Amino acid sequence: MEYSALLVEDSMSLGALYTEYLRAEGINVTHVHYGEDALRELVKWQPDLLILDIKLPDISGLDILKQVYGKYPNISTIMITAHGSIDIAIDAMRSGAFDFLVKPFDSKRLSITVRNALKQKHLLELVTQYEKSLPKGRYQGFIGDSLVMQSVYKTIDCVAKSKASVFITGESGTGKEVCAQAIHQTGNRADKPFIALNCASIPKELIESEIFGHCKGAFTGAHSNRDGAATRADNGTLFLDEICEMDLDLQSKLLRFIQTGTFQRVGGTKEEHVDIRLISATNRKPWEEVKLGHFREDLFYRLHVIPIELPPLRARGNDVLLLAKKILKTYSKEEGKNFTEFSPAATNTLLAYTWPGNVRQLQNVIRQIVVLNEGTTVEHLMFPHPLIQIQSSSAEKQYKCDNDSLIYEQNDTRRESTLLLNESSSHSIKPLWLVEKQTIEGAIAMCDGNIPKAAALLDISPSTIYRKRMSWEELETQQ
Ligand SMILES: Nc1ncnc2c1ncn2[C@@H]1O[C@H](COP(=O)(O)OP(=O)(O)OP(=O)(O)O)[C@@H](O)[C@H]1O
Repeated sequence: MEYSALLVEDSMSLGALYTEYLRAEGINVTHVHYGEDALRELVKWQPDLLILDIKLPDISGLDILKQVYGKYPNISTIMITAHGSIDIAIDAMRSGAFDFLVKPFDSKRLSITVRNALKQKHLLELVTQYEKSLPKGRYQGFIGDSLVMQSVYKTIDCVAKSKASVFITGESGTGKEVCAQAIHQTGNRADKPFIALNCASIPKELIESEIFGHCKGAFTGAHSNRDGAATRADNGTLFLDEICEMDLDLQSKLLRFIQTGTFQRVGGTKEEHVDIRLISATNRKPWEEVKLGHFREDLFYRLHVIPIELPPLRARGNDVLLLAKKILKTYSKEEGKNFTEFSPAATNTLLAYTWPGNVRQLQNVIRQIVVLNEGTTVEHLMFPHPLIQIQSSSAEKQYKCDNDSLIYEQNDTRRESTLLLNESSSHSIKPLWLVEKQTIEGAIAMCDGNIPKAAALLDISPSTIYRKRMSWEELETQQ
């Protein structure tokens, strides 16, 4: 590939000499004597290299550099300086120059600098190309364009068409089910069923029948034959969430099923065969569970063929803002509210908080804000308890927090809302899990106890409701 250079050097003889050096490197050179000429050329075309004398008769090389760096970031600039102006050359590097050459220099010195500049340019182009080849802010139900999530999308693309078992790990609420669905949707089983089963939410004595089905009379209450998830997922995908919660007995049956593709229904004798793609997930550390003897090692290796680790929300940089905006828009519409944006202080809060409950917690927090407040802009003071303690820089410490209330210090414009919060804090600010529980139980009651229907309206899976009910019981016994 032939590279091009624009050489800006007012001395006729030096210009001719450098041109010769550069041509010997196979570079196509255009030589101009004035800064104005250089700027005119740059409007017409952009070279790979700009070789720029700092001292020019009309404009300073530094000023040209500043304009070029802002407008044409792909141009690599090398400054030429006289011996006494090395400090200026160092300034130039701070302003974006790649390197500088001190006059007088020979062809070897120029050659090393030029080759290094071209090598770096080539690498930057490769990185840009790679970044462009990655899917962007939205991908199969995921929102987020952080590099860590791009690499998750890339892995999903690679594994989707294969039948290899995928094992998804990640903290609660990081989107493991979204990931399993994305694999299913991207693969060639997309038009076949996707069946998800949460191993933690189903009582131990029922889970075998939930996976493999049962025959009439197999146990009390088995009034008729029933297909299990394995049969319903035939030709499609079976997603076993919270797999580490499965008891050891059933783990051996699952292992046999994975090895042979065959199973027997509970109470049955006939071998049945299905063709499924298996995806499992856990928010535990699976290898720790193996070491503790809670999870069979042979099953671990069968399931853990392709691991995908979902990063926690706090490790996804600005993804939290993309997600928050989308969620705010959706919930505002659902609740008939007018919220459209987050204030700068609220934005800082979103970025500063650690989100232990990840995307699900973000959804709950925004739901709470939208339901309890009015307006178009979400302010820092609208956040619930743990978040409001974050002293965001934009909020400029206008308030201080103790455990029970917010005490207002200055700022009249915030006084009203702060006082409102102050007044109501002991009455209406409740732990997030309790607010969530009331919302979910309320929805179930409105749906006459129909959990799948309530789950659909709440936009969560029924298994999430079962799992949450168990965790509430634990929390209530701790109270
Ligand atoms: N990157 C994302 N973009 C958009 N929505 C997301 C993303 N990640 C998660 N969600 C949403 O967050 C909620 C929780 O996601 P999901 O149930 O997949 O998490 P999980 O890791 O399986 O949680 P758990 O371990 O508690 O079962 C869902 O409503 C899901 O749609």
